[in-house]
Amino acid sequence: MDILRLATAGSVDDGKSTLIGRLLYDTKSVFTDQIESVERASRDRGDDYVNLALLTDGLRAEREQGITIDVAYRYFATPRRKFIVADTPGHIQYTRNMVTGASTADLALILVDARKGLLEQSRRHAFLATLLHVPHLVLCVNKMDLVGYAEDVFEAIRADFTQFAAKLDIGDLTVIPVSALVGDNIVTRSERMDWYEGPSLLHHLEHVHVASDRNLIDVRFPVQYVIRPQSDTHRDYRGYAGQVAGGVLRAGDEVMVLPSGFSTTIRSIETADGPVEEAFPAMSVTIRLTDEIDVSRGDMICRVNNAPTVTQDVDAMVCWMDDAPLRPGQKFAIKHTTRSARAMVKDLQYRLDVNSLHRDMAADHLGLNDIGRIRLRTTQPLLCDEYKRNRSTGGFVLIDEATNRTVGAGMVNEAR
Ligand SMILES: Nc1nc2c(ncn2[C@@H]2O[C@H](COP(=O)(O)OP(=O)(O)OP(=O)(O)O)[C@@H](O)[C@H]2O)c(=O)[nH]1
Repeated sequence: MDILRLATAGSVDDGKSTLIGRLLYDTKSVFTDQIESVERASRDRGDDYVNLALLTDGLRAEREQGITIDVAYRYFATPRRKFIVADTPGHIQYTRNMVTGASTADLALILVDARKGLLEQSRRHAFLATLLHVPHLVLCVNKMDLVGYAEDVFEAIRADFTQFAAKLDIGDLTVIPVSALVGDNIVTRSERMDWYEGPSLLHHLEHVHVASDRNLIDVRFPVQYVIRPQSDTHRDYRGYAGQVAGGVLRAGDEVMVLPSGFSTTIRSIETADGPVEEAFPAMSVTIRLTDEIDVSRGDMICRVNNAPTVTQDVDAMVCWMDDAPLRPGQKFAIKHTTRSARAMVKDLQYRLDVNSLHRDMAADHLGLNDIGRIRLRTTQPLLCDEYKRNRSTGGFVLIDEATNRTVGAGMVNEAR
């Protein structure tokens, strides 16, 4: 079945947990015992309604603290689609969690409180979603019940957002007035907002077209494992396992292996369920080649006339995720597709103010949650594409070698 990955974002108390709880509840994706325990917990807290946020804030510690603290994944399904929701918290210091949640999302759902309008956070989230090239963006103007379901309140927020969005490169934007608590325009269209003519949130999520968002043109297959069984019966077997990062691969296709540059043809494509005719993103397959050429982990199979850039110089946007700042001259481990290398920060070109989109060219470091443009020099060539062309082969992470922590998430701007 078709899967939609969505990432939610909003400021604290805009109602993300309630909205997700509502989706789970109304699509009957929760078990009766969970509902009963939420009803009990709501009564214990003195709430006079079923507190749907409790459903979402699954962890007891979170409930007690009252704020969501990490990316949590929720699953629900309707007869049309399966949904995986990355629920990211609204606190300002959690930009890195939003980056983590949204980097693989098909759709970003940004919530604003109708009473408060667009806050700095909403702009930041919209900007991050565009930076991460999330193909679809939905702005939910929540708590419409608290503004009397007024059209002008909604229209003002929509106009404000559309104006900001014009500065960004947003592929597809949908704005929906909702009340997560009451359930207006979440699963069914609300009768209390007859001025609104668009779809309910769930209808939009079920129908938004995502199949063509993946890059089906540039064949990219980063080799993750070389399979060579040692037993006598399989002595000649050699397969290359990995996940398709772009394009469509078929048996018989002429391909090239990078960085060696040797070309050959695909003999067969195998999966855990047997051989297949073709493989496309994000299938995990084993590819067998006609000729015995030397292929190792970290190599890339592509088409002869359509190769990624092989480079040790990378120009990228990076979202900094560590308390210790990034400064030019520092060295990190870099992970890019199935390749690992070391990288030195050659320079910091600018720090980006995510609210004004102003570029600070004088910046000498990036602090926690800052976003900036950097140049890296790697010890091994990377086989990369521009992030906007391919999120898999254009994305990387930087790791502090001393602590083994992921300190930055990068997106290749230009690979030369
Ligand atoms: N009246 C009204 N209240 C709402 C609505 N949606 C959420 N709320 C209330 O707003 C408060 C915050 O909602 P949450 O869902 O916990 O907010 P959140 O954005 O998930 O907050 P964090 O997870 O802590 O970041 C709760 O008291 C909700 O009951 C709505 O549509 N109408």
